[in-house]
Amino acid sequence: MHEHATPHTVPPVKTLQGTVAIPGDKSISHRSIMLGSLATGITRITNFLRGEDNFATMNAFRNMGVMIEDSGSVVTVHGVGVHGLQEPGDVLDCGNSGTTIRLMTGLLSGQSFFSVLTGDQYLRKRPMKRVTEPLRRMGATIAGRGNGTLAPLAVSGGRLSGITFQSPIASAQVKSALMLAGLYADGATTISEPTLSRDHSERMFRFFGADVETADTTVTVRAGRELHGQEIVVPGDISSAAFFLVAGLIVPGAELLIRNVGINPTRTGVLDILQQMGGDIVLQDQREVSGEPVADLLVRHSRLKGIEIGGDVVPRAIDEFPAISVAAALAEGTTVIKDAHELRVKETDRIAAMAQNLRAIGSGTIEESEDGMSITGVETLRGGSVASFGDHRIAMSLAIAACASRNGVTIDDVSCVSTSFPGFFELLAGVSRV
Ligand SMILES: O=C(O)C1=C[C@@H](OP(=O)(O)O)[C@@H](O)[C@H](O)C1
Ligand SMILES: C=C(OP(=O)(O)O)C(=O)O
Repeated sequence: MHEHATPHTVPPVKTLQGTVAIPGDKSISHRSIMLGSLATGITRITNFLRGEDNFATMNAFRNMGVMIEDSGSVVTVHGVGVHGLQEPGDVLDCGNSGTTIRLMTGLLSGQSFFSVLTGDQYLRKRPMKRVTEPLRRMGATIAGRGNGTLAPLAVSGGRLSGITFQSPIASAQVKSALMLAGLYADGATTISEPTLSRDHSERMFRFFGADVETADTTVTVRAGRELHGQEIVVPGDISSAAFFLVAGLIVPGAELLIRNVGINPTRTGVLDILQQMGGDIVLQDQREVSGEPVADLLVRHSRLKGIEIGGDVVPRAIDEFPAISVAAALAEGTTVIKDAHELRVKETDRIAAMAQNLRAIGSGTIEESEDGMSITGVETLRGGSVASFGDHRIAMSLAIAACASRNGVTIDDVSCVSTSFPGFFELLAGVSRV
């Protein structure tokens, strides 16, 4: 997707002060386009994340005949109903977005037409069997490289039957793909996961009027109900807030108020982890918006200590580990991360990428394991040159490490940042005191 690398140097800062408004949640923005398209009537979305991943989802639905207007501040989806999508005339390009391709594979499995999904060089390396295998069990016909384990994927939709699926991994993308297929299946589609992954699909299915039942880590969807267009206000993305949380903790004298952050309990692992490390983070003005809890987060520079991280908190913080590893690199003692094998199959191998980059900027000892890493903290990071590996979360994590470094950090390519956080560098510069 990004043919030209954009290198960028982030200088050290004296401190960080001020207020940051976080852009909309990526997961919720994807789902609002999807369910808005499948509803009857109009869905109006405010604070939609204007990231490339979400535009990939928007374009896919436009290519299936859905009229979607974008005024810049409000996205208006003219829903076509559960059975109203049309065959796309071309390949659907999901760009860098795992959420788009996996959820769409589920949705397209239930359509009575042919479609092909692909993405950029990173997405075409990510595992797809986790969705294609259970969808085939529901009756879907899916072809693809490596017998349907890698994109491009070709889906010949058709009649589906509900299944009971025990997912071996806690993955909201797997769960949501099957939930969307369940809207077209005969009988009930039930998905259980080892621990609860983000539940935005469950909440939004319910919000639009779908037949969905939840109990612990199990969700059941049944077809047959009409979905109704809604007004959606997307909360700020806690995964984006995480960079400012860690920056606020590691930069001496820092104090940041991060406004309008979604604090859905299936997403707040990063708060639990950083607070356990000794981080001073206070939740203010807790409220509910479009069925999702929201708060403002006040973060102040703190002395951090190393901790052990594993188990149920891992899926609740899965995208925040690159940022958490920066906090660990500046904490007293050793932080051990385990049960996080999923980090190896994101936009890049996030364990290997952070280990290499933290070493390159002068961290303490780092040891990789199959499902995590251990990081021994240092007083200050030196800085230096690092590689983003085309992964937005790696690029932004190193940008905040730079703020607390002696010499600054040069990142080889930051074009990937616009997949999830357009305006990140401007927001960071806005609160930086140099
Ligand atoms: O469903 C979603 O919106 C997402 C689920 C997670 O992926 P997995 O389901 O692969 O854990 C997460 O990493 C991704 O950024 C967004
Ligand atoms: C893993 C991520 O997203 P996706 O799987 O949608 O590409 C992410 O945003 O960190």
